[in-house]
Amino acid sequence: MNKSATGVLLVNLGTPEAPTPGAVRAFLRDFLSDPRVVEIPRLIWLCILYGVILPFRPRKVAHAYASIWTEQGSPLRVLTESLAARLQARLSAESGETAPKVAVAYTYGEPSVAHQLSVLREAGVERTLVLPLYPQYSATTTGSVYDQCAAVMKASRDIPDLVIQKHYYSRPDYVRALVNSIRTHRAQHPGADCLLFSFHGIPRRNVDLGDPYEQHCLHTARDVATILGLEEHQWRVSFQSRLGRAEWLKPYTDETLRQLPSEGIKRLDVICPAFAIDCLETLEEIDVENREVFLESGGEDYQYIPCLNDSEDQVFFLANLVAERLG
Ligand SMILES: C=CC1=C(C)c2cc3[nH]c(cc4nc(cc5[nH]c(cc1n2)c(C)c5CCC(=O)O)C(CCC(=O)O)=C4C)c(C)c3C=C
Ligand SMILES: [Fe+2]
Ligand SMILES: [Fe+2]
Repeated sequence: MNKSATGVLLVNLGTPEAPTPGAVRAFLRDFLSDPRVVEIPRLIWLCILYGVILPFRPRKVAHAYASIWTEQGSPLRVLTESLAARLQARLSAESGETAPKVAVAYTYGEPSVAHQLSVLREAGVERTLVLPLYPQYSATTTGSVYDQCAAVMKASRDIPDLVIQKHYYSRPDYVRALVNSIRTHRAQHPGADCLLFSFHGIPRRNVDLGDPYEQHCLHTARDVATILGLEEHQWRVSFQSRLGRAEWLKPYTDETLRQLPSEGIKRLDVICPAFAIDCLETLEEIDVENREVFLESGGEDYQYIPCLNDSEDQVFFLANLVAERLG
């Protein structure tokens, strides 16, 4: 392995090892046991998790994963690794031997943040940019990445030199990448009445307690709409993927999709800017389940615009970000 003084650790959420109930159960146990993800009192939550969610949800969710699984594995893992390879290729083309070494870790599952930081260190990396693939900050996602870096620090005598990217929701080059992707899509599929920005939801209470996620989402959507020159009635924001009975950020995506056709919006484009990489929540929930909701409610045309994934534009702005943060 080449010695390299700097590194980039792309961190994504994680995904089951296989589209089976057992593997999904293991993933959900790890993920939903994180107090950053679910903040309700511990004892009550553990009863719900072990008594209601883990016995029943994995079977249903495994079926959904099976419908999007590829020969290479879970789309989230395949596309995250492809993005890392393309980012590495770009950085190496720019800087040769001295380019930062790019690695991938997952908050839940393998390889972990701790493991990859030790791999980078063994490869001679002295300074690492930890880059959670969440454009909008939330304690439920990016907060956990910080926790895992802090745990590595706490367990180290010679602590690693880490730079952590808190968010990138308002970077002009990220916004521009979304705009380009929408324009490219619309050139091939013109005629939508409206563009729906569907962000992953979080509980309303988290925002009331100070999580800036909602504000970041609204900021991204407005920036994109402004550059596209959309009028107010030509774009909407909604929040998807809620779990449980508590109130989450509103309006909910599924309710919005039921409502839009009655307002005369029959042709819709949908984009999910909270996801850097396509995954279960976009490929199945948005592109399959929610498509049905819209079409069954009187909608006529529903176009899902993919995440930035391993596109040139995503690689371009991540390379800019790396250059800025690592110098
Ligand atoms: C229970 C609370 C959850 C919060 C809060 C939450 C926030 C959140 N999640 C993402 C990104 C992803 N979530 C994904 C799947 C997923 N999310 C939850 C729950 C919460 N997410 C569950 C239970 C699941 C698993 C699937 C299911 O059981 O429905 C994924 C996809 C993983 C994949 O393998 O494809 C991503 C990515 C964000 C960005 C976010 C808050 C900002
Ligand atoms: Fe989630
Ligand atoms: Fe979902």
